[in-house]
Amino acid sequence: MPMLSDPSKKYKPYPALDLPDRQWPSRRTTKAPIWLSTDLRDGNQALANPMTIEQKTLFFQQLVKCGVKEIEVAYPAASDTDFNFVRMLIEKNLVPDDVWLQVLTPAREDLIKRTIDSVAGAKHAIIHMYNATSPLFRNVVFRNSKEETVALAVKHTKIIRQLTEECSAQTGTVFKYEYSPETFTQTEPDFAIEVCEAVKAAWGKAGPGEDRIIFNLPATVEIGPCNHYADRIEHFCRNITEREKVIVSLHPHNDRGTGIAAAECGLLAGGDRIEGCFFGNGERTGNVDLVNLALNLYSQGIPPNLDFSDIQSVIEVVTQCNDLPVHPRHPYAGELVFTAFSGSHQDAIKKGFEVQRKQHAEAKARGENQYWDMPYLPIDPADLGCSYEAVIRVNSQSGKGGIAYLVKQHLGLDLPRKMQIAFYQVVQDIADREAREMMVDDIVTAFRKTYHFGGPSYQGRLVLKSFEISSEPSVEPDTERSDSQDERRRFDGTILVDGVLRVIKGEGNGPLSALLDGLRTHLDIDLSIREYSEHTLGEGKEARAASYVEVVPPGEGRKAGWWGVGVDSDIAGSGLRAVLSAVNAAIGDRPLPELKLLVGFDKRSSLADVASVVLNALHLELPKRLQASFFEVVQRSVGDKDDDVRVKEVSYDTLIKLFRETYGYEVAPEQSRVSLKSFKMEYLGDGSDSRREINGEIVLDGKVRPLKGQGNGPLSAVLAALHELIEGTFAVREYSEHSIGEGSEVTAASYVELTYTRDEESQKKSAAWGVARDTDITASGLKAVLCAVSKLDFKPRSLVNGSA
Ligand SMILES: CC(=O)SCCNC(=O)CCNC(=O)[C@H](O)C(C)(C)COP(=O)(O)OP(=O)(O)OC[C@H]1O[C@@H](n2cnc3c(N)ncnc32)[C@H](O)[C@@H]1OP(=O)(O)O
Ligand SMILES: CC(C)C(=O)C(=O)O
Repeated sequence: MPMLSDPSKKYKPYPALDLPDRQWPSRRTTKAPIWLSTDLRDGNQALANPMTIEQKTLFFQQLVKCGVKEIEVAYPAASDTDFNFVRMLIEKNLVPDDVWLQVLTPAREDLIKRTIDSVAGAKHAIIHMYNATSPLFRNVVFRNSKEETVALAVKHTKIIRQLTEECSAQTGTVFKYEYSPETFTQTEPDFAIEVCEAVKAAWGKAGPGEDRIIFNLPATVEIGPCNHYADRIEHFCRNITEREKVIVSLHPHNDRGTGIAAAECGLLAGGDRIEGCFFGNGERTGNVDLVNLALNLYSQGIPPNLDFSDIQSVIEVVTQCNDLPVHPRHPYAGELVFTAFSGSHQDAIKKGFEVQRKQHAEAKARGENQYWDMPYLPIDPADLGCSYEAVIRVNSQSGKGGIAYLVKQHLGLDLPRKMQIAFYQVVQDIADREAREMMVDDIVTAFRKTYHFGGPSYQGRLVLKSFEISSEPSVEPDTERSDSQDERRRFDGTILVDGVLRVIKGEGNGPLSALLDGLRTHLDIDLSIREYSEHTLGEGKEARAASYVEVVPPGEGRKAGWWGVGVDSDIAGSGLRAVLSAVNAAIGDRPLPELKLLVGFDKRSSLADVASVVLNALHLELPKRLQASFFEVVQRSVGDKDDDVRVKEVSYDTLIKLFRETYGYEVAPEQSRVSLKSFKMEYLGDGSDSRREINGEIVLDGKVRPLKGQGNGPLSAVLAALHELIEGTFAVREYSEHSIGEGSEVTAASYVELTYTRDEESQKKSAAWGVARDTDITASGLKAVLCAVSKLDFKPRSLVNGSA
């Protein structure tokens, strides 16, 4: 049958109450009501499969945990399960002393008796009796007159009074009485009051405070809007006598979807107590949702006296016991209620968090309240034990703000606005292409891939391995600013380029432009910086710097450049990494010039290229002066061999052979004038100074000679020992070392430049470099010294009686 064009022929409007001087609309709620959970009764009776005793027990314990103090646990006359559950709670002592068990009974003597039997021995119990009072029920269900309806309620109230008194005398149970004129909202207002007055009189014991009788006024079926319910409640509260002896309880159902509104307006109208179910389970469209009501109060700064700090575990228990889901859009509890997919919501939330963080810090410093004031989020998800992770989720409706928020949440990176726009485009493309929600992991992975950020799996073609930034005064001092001398920065570093280590050198006004200069010179990558920003990441000792860079080809009015990000404990390091991140994006898969050694007069590979070859072949990171020294050696060797050739390609093998020969690196001991045979290095004194003594043997010009000397450290000790064997003076001009490899494979490489003054009178000095490697760092240093000595034209002291 289709819907009617004139529904007034079938449906009557709700009977409105004429209450022109109603007060409730201008009142405000300032405190929480008494809560009664009827999950285990009204909720349970609405389930296809009512709960088992185990489920009821679990649910009961959860209600107690949340702080509910009055719990309607059963309709004991309905089934053995209900009756036995109540007995079990009492006999197993599962009811905390401050919790009241409530049980429901119709106005039928046999069922009342069983109901009271069920709670005998409980510390506190509320007997709740109901009979429907509306004309429809009087006429159709009970076929009763008004008088008979009143008589039914009065008679059974008296029975309850008598039986509860007997039970109290026997078991000590303290009872309260609750009466419900069922179908209250459809009952004539004055008749509902008449029945309740008669019940109060029949009960005869209503008093103030703890002795109040509870009149529960149900919207058994929600037939009108919330103002209808509120008017009915205000009318009842104003007209019931001895109001101070009455708790007015509200029991809204949700047939029109306005159960929450009815309950809230009913509270304004005078209600003291609310009966409902968690997440709104209950007959038909459900009972009013207590979680929703409580959190509405909470969001107004009113303590609800219910605790949902771990709302997820409450949801789990309730859904498991009811075998019904909580809708994803359910207020406060649904999985999507703290989630924004749309761009403008995300943008506002992101900005809200940023501003609020600052405002809270300021308010905290002033000792003031830190108010929650957040676009689109009425309460803080964290208060319910929900993380912020789900607050922003990304699909094709999302904007840059939301994506930037997730990057901030998960990587701690506060992207500059233009970079947000750039990355948004990346994510949008994926979301559009794949037509699906982008999960946090998708976004984080896309970010890492795009900016080559976050470890070896995401590394780009260019990877910073090591660097040194040095300053030197500018050759052209800034004449405008004569008070300050400009400083130029030099970048000396090692960069892995397509898997090959390259030594890169460059100069600029700052570290980043020096790096870009190096990339231009060595790799033919011509880019400059258009935008740069940085911030700290973390606090205290753990603090690191995050840098963001946009690079563009020079001189081009290109709209969008390439962005990069870098994080490092060192601010220069983070900037350099950011530049390489952007450069990686800019070069894409364009081929880069290979490392080729062209040495000669016209076109020459640089000193850095030569150092790169040594680094790749031998893992030696030559100190800068040694790089220069070896480069000269290489140039000389090309010239020496073939003066006609102006530019010559030198093979890597030739170059490495030349290096080994020049510095005696890893050559057989018999090919050196001096080599180490054995040694022992000992600390002298009490260990508070670094003085050492070396004892050992060397082979000097083919003869084994004792090595014995003392010094402030291992090197000066060995030099002292050498001075006993060789005429003249050795001194260390430069020394450095570094490790090669990792873990148990690690070895030490040492570099020494020695000067030698053979003849003190002429003061003629010569110098030589020695390079060595050993698993022991002291041995590697000593060997480097002996390598350097071997290269010098020294004169051994003559042997006297077989010793020096
Ligand atoms: C709005 C509410 O939620 S009210 C609570 C509703 N909850 C339940 O009904 C769940 C538990 N109920 C039950 O298990 C059963 O209905 C029982 C055990 C209470 C009673 O079962 P039965 O004796 O078989 O009766 P039945 O279920 O058919 O109830 C209808 C009878 O009770 C009467 N009745 C209904 N409500 C009441 C009441 N509040 N007080 C007195 N009698 C009542 C009806 O007039 C009818 O009487 P009739 O048989 O003389 O015509
Ligand atoms: C028993 C009463 C209070 C009831 O559940 C209702 O009217 O909805």
